[in-house]
Amino acid sequence: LNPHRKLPPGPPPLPFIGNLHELLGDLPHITLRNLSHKYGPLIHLKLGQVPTIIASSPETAAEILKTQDVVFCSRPFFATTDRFSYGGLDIAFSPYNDHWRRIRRFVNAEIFSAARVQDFKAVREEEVGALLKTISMASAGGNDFNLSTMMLCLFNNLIYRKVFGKRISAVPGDCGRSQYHEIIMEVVAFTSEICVGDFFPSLAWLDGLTSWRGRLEKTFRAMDRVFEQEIEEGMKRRRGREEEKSSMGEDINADSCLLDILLKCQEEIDSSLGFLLTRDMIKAVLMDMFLAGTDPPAMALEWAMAELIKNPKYMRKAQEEVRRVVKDKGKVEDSDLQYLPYLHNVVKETLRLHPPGPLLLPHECIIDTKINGYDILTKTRVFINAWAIARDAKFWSDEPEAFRPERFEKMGGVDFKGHHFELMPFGAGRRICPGMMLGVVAVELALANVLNRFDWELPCGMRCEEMDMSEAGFRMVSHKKVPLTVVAIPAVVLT
Ligand code: HEM
Repeated sequence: LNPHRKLPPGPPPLPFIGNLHELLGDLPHITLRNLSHKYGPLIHLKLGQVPTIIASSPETAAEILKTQDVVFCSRPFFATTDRFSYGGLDIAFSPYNDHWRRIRRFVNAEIFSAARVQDFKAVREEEVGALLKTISMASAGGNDFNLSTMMLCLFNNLIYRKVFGKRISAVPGDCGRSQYHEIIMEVVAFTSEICVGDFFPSLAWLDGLTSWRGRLEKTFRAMDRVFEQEIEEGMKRRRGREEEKSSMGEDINADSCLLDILLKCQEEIDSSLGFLLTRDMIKAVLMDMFLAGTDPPAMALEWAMAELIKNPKYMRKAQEEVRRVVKDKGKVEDSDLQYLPYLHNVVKETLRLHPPGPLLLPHECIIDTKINGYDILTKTRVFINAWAIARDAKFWSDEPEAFRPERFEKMGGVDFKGHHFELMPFGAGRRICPGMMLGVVAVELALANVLNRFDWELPCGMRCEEMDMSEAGFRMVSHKKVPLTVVAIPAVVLT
């Protein structure tokens, strides 16, 4: 090691554990924000044996995600995400390499493009309709119910349809749970688990001595079995359609789900990918859709509703806007969203205060480099504290901790698309979330519809000031500690 290297500032490490003890207690993004107040916008920690930097200002984030994006756009190795990504064959946890570049280009075009998001319109509207029906049934007789679970079910159904072309909930038109919800949620929860080897690579063998590896394998296998079953069915379906096509001249890709598109690339050497997909690559991409595509938008919707219920003034304003646009149509459609600027600001403000990934996903530095004169070594882990940056009074001067959608009316188009480093709930640069548009449209559509159709109250005369808005303990995606239990009253929609 070069004795002249100059690392970013940070608290002094203890022998062996380094700075791991600093992260005990509060949520990591809160602890790291507090450390940045003391040591500055770029700090260095030794977490176990692993050098780690944390960026907590728009300027340092821009240096990492824009100026030196190519240097910092890899992902570190974690045992759990390595298993769930079939050894890094996916998009989200793959290191930066040729495989990632090709597959990311492919999914950008085939799954996440504006045209594909538009194609998904009918499914989105149908599933939001199922959510409304489920809420109506649950609230009959003035009962309270757990809205958080229903929102998660909505996104599980949406992603299941996007991926496999069918619903996951057993009952048609219902947004209730099925056995797969439990498996998906177990997998999602497992990605937040850490093991000894993640911080002490030389001691990774210790993980084999605990029950952890067995639990990981069991959870992975359960999801893998679902994929195997769906792939077999998908292949049968394709064969059936091929036969139909040859007899009727039908386009076999019409209304393809993601699985169909991937299976086509498994079979044809001249697929748009430019290489053949293996079965593990297919399963890794499917896994990403569930890991990245269900929890974050569901959490965004949950926090948006929680903030609006807590702030009745903004709830009324959003409802008035939606009801004015929808009039007596009864439901909000995709095409109405462009006329709902206040609702859009509600979603932006929610993502500012409650980014589902407060520290984004971890990045990794691929060559030695410098930031602000400090040395950053190859394989340093990198976290961007998007949560802290979006609450920093230096930029968000007007009550940064308060929920105020109006603030965006005076902010000259600051948005979350990866150009404004003060607000980046989807990240920025090469690794920016490819599902941003798909997620935001679904969140806005669901939110607009539940605001239009129902008025909302808290159960048992609870006052909005009494709502618990705290976050659950450490998870990759920020959850509300107390699920949102509410009463929905069918609204008399004024025309
Ligand atoms: C409100 C909704 C969502 C939020 C807030 C969100 C947020 C994020 C964030 C913070 C990242 C990491 C960016 C980084 O590392 O710098 C990410 C990555 C990713 N997201 Fe999303 N996401 C959302 C919805 C979705 C949806 C609906 C999908 C897919 C159906 C999706 C798929 C992905 C994938 C595949 C990646 C990995 C990208 C890569 O590493 O190249 N996301 N997302």
